[in-house]
Amino acid sequence: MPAIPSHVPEPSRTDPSLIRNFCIIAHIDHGKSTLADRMLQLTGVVEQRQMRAQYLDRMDIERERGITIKSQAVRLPWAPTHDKTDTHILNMIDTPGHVDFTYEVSRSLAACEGTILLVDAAQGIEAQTLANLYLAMENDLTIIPVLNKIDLPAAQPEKFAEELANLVGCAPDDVLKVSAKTGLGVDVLLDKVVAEVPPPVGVKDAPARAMIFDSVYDSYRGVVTYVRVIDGQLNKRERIRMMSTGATHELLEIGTNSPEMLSADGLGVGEVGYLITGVKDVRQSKVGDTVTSQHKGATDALGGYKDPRPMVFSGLYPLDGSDYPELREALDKLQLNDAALVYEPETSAALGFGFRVGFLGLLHLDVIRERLEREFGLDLIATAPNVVYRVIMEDGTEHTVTNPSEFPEGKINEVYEPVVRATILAPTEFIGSIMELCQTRRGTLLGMDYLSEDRVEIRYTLPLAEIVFDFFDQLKSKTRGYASLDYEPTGEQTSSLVKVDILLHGDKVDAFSAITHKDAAYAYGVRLVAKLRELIPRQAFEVPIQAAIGSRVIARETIRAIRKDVLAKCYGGDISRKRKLLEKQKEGKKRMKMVGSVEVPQEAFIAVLSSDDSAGSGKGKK
Ligand SMILES: Nc1nc2c(ncn2[C@@H]2O[C@H](COP(=O)(O)OP(=O)(O)OP(=O)(O)O)[C@@H](O)[C@H]2O)c(=O)[nH]1
Repeated sequence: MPAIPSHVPEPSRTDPSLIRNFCIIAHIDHGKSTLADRMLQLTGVVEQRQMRAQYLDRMDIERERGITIKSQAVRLPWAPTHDKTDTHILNMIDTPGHVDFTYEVSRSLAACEGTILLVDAAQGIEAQTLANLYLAMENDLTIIPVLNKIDLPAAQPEKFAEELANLVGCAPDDVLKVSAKTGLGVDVLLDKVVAEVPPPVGVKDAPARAMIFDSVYDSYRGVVTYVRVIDGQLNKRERIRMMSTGATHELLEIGTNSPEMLSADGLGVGEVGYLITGVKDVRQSKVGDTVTSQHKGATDALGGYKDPRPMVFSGLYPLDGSDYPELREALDKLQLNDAALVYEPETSAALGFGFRVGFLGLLHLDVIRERLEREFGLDLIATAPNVVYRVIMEDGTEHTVTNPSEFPEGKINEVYEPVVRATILAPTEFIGSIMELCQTRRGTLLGMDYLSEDRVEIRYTLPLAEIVFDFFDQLKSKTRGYASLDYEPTGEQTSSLVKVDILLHGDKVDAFSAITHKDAAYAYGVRLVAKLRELIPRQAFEVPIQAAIGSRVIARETIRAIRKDVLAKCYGGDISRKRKLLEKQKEGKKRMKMVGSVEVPQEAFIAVLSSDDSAGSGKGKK
């Protein structure tokens, strides 16, 4: 059981002046989870003995309950070391670390008054350090700069303290130096949180308003919603209303996490905790929404609520067509816990029945695909990810294209594609190769800043479609792994885009259609056609493989005819061996798909659609 000291004030009765709501932001692997663990330990909410086994324990519970309890929000009692009587309540709110989930990060930040900006003392500032810092600044948070891992021999605390100080605008001496691993300096850091993060301000007697900053599905309890109360109070058993949809629910349970759930009578101004209403679908309890009381509720919702918008689409098809109902069921299940996942049925002449699925970004795509394969045992073909295009025809009609094969034919006036603002951090020696890469990906240089003598920040506008494919891998290989990348969507631009179709024996293969820039169309066509020629076995007749824009063929290869005689090698008359070979051939045929009159092995689809040509790298933005 959590060791909650008896003098810790009861939830909902905590004086807001004793509350501090904060989060930790960091680049991946800079030590956020380790620091959080140390804080749990130091504040006594997790005992020393449990701590050692905690990582595994957590995994078990997570698996059992299908819920990530990796501390969406943890309530930590802390009496500053100089004043043991005044126990404060620190609410540590976890932020999803990835740009795909920027909107959710920004909601978590909006639930805090301050943030710890954690930087690895051996690595220095990275792209996500910056991205998260900017989000924190937009939310007007008090920023506490901290260098972690000072126990490492490779740490350069002086150098990076200066870099960090320049970035946030403080003196290098104000940068705290800690080791999350050994615990060194973590108590000083908690004191600093109490001293520097402002207490929450809200109107106690106003109608209740609480902001949802996270919402997870628990197979036992239904949706668990994490909120921060801004004004008023939410009480157990009252009816509450979700302000974006107007839906009302009974508040079955309300409480705090320390880190286990601890039910309470209610939550008051500035408090952070969880709600359970028995709903089964996270879309009924959306991140960013405002919760109020049904009776005498608030009329104005808190800061803008936004529906998540999918940025990247991919077709998901079961390898074995009979798995289609299972795929639908699996997607339904995943959607219970993922308000951003959208999908609709789709049919492909080449791949059969499947779904067109929309994702927030590449990482999201990778996570979902992996979960479908691992947790639901499905074998899938995923078509190359593509972005959403807006096509305006000469007659003024507009099409939204989420699947290249639906790109309209006819007279097109303009095509719009989404663009992102990318930030790349790297040692200065790589400036040349980074710029070269960005130029070939149709990038426009926005600016460049030196963070220190040997590190530079380069900003580009890039079409999203250009980073969906292997951009991050290229960047890493051109910078020997030293560059980090972050990006955010910034709108759209018109571009000269065309659809390239692939034809097998004169028949279009919809799964291979792609939208590319006019100048890249030829290269795409040549590459795909050559690859298919390697992958498709010879058939009984000659098979031309063509790449075409409209009716204009831009590349062609031919697979010569052959009659495959599997018995050719069996000179003797061993009939049973012959039979075996014929059966084997029949087996092989089952794994072929007929595309028009051509037999294409499954492997060809997989090889062309996944492997090196498609993104496949959720690592995308580390
Ligand atoms: N030597 C040393 N290693 C540390 C310290 N803090 C964290 N680490 C190690 O750094 C690695 C990354 O730490 P995490 O806490 O998982 O980092 P994170 O930022 O939470 O990473 P993600 O959850 O993957 O974003 C782990 O191997 C930690 O053991 C530290 O103070 N000193």
